[in-house]
Amino acid sequence: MVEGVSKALWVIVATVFVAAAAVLPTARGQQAACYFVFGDSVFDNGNNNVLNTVAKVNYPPYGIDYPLGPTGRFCNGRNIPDVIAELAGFSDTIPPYAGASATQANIGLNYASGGGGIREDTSQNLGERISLRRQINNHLSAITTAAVPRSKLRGCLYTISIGSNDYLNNYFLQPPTAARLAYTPDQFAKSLILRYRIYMTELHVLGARNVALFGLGKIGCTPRVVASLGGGVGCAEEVNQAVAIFNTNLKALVADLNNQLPGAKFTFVDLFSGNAQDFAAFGITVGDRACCTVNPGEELCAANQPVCPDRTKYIFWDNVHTTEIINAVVANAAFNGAITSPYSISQLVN
Ligand SMILES: CCCC(=O)Oc1ccc([N+](=O)[O-])cc1
Repeated sequence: MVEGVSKALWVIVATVFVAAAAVLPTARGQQAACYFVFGDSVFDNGNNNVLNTVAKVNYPPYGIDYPLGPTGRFCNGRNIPDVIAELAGFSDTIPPYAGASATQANIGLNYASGGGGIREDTSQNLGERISLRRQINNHLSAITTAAVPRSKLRGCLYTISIGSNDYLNNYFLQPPTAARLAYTPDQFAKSLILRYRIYMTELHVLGARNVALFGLGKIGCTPRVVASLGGGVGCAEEVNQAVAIFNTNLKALVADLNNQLPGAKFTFVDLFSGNAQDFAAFGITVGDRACCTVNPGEELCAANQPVCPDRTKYIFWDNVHTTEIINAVVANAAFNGAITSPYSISQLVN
């Protein structure tokens, strides 16, 4: 699954957690002082419900396997931060910033927004969204209002998954965007990382020390991109190659931040190196189509339409987002270190 990590290790990690299909509660209690989540739809758990956007999913069949039903998670069940919160011993999921009480900043908040990007102009085509810039502003506002001490914030966990939309809903959009016309893939990746560096430095000033930056997956293999740019079969290699450049630069940024920012423990989470075959051994065999019904040319599930009976066999829930079973495997592998470098998330919370 991962460069430098034996496939056997990945297989063991994944087997344990796929077999369990759920995360066992930790006996150790809450392992970090608080937990803050930033990102796009992969991490969003309801912030977009109150926005004027097509990127909102607070309707069935989203949440079909989640105890509270459709909450705004872009998934059938739990997303990656839900599973990480469980693994880190939090008794509850981290609530969305939208609608949360001020005191919740003492425990943790989720600022992620479907369609959100590193660039401000990303996902204009979708409507309202909260960029990474605005998510950090919201964090400043939340911790200031709740008067959370910097000393406490230094003991918290931060996870960030952002950048997919800068490719999906910007660089590879048709007709070509200003960014596409201005930059080669290499220049575009570097321009994104330049902004990412500024935002991470700001987050460090706000107390963040233990930060996991999720790299981008092979978005050229998502059903949406295969249909639009990949000729309907296989993967869109042009997209995967562009994303790979972003990941290489993000990994280098993590190393730089660890060298330059006092007390910083940043880690890179590799979502790219694996492939669909790695999951087949666990019965997750369907990787070329969505589990839910998606109308032609769209990416999200059609409301109240049929879904596949066995969600545990599918990689993709809709045409862009993964199923709960994949989220659980990824979260466990990130927590245990099978897909992270240089720290596992468990090392960030201890
Ligand atoms: C990995 C994708 C991150 C994300 O925010 O993806 C989205 C892509 C498209 C839509 N939409 O069309 O509504 C929403 C989210």
